[in-house]
Amino acid sequence: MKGVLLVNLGSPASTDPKDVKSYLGEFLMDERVIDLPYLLRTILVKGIILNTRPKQSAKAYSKIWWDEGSPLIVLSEKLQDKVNQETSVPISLAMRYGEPSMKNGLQELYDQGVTEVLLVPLYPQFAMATTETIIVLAEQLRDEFFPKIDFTVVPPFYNHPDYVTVLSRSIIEELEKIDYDHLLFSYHGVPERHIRKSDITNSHCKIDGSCCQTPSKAHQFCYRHQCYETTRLVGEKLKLKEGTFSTSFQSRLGFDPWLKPYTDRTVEKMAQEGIEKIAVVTPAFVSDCLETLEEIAMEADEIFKENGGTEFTFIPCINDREDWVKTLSRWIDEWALSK
Ligand SMILES: C=CC1=C(C)c2cc3[nH]c(cc4nc(cc5[nH]c(cc1n2)c(C)c5CCC(=O)O)C(CCC(=O)O)=C4C)c(C)c3C=C
Ligand SMILES: [Fe+2]
Repeated sequence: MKGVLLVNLGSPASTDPKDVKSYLGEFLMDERVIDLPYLLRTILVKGIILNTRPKQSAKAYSKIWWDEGSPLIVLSEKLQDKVNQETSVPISLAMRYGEPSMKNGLQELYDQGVTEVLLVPLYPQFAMATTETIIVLAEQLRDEFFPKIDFTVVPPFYNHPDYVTVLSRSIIEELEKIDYDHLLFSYHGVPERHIRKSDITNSHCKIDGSCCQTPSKAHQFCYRHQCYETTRLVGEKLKLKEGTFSTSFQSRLGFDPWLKPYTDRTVEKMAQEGIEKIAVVTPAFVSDCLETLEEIAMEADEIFKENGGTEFTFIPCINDREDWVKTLSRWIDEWALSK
């Protein structure tokens, strides 16, 4: 029997700094997120980051937390419920870190007789800190606990016409309500090193911009290329004028170089250069979360206005939009009917 495991990133159990600390501990000790040798990673995460960051992050989470819980989890549950109503295949939801865990999600499916699982990482673009770590954990869990389960993985859908259509619609619906000068596509950042590590050719990636435009099999695993492609395809679909939209990367952590341009500096510069009205969309995220509701809708808005900008519009993620639910359900049904 076939079943589906939707997997998102995860959130702390509550905004209590203790829960935030335990969530960040699991998340940041993942070798595909902070990719340092174990000893160094332990010193950095447990010796430094976990002593200061949980308090600061807990404050940020408190600003966006809903009565029902973490926006990311609540929105993922809504998506799961709606997809469940559209398809007859059993659908479980799991988080890569925290609860509901991937092990429980697989157990839930297995208890219903499922042995063929469609694994759906809820990330449009591939990154070793997101898609890859989900696949690796799924395989570890299979080897250890569910030897009868076979996986099919939904590939990154950054350029899938159905996804581009849904994302474009979600953007145009907001743009039609406002007057704006510039549309910024802000993606979660990753350290540049991650991009080089994922280069399967070991020679293509230059992080200088030009490589992402030159066709290469490296692009199958290149987060930067895939982000720029999503922007380009939406720009094409919405017939956006050259110069009225651009791409940036947010949420950097630590001192090593992350993908540039950085969103906070971009927003600041745009305001200083006289751009008065901007709209920001965050296509690395399927569900709204701390990084969209706090870092963009609150912090970036503040930076923009402090530097002379007048209107800042945050465009919500595709969340549980009906056309996204229908698209995901169709992908699932097509897989369920195959073979
Ligand atoms: C080295 C650190 C990090 C990498 C690499 C990274 C990549 C990455 N993350 C997401 C999606 C999300 N990240 C979120 C929160 C978050 N991310 C990091 C660090 C890295 N992310 C931290 C420390 C945090 C916690 C919050 C904080 O303290 O600032 C979230 C939000 C979760 C929520 O509960 O709302 C998401 C979603 C992607 C897509 C990505 C690589 C492409
Ligand atoms: Fe992150």
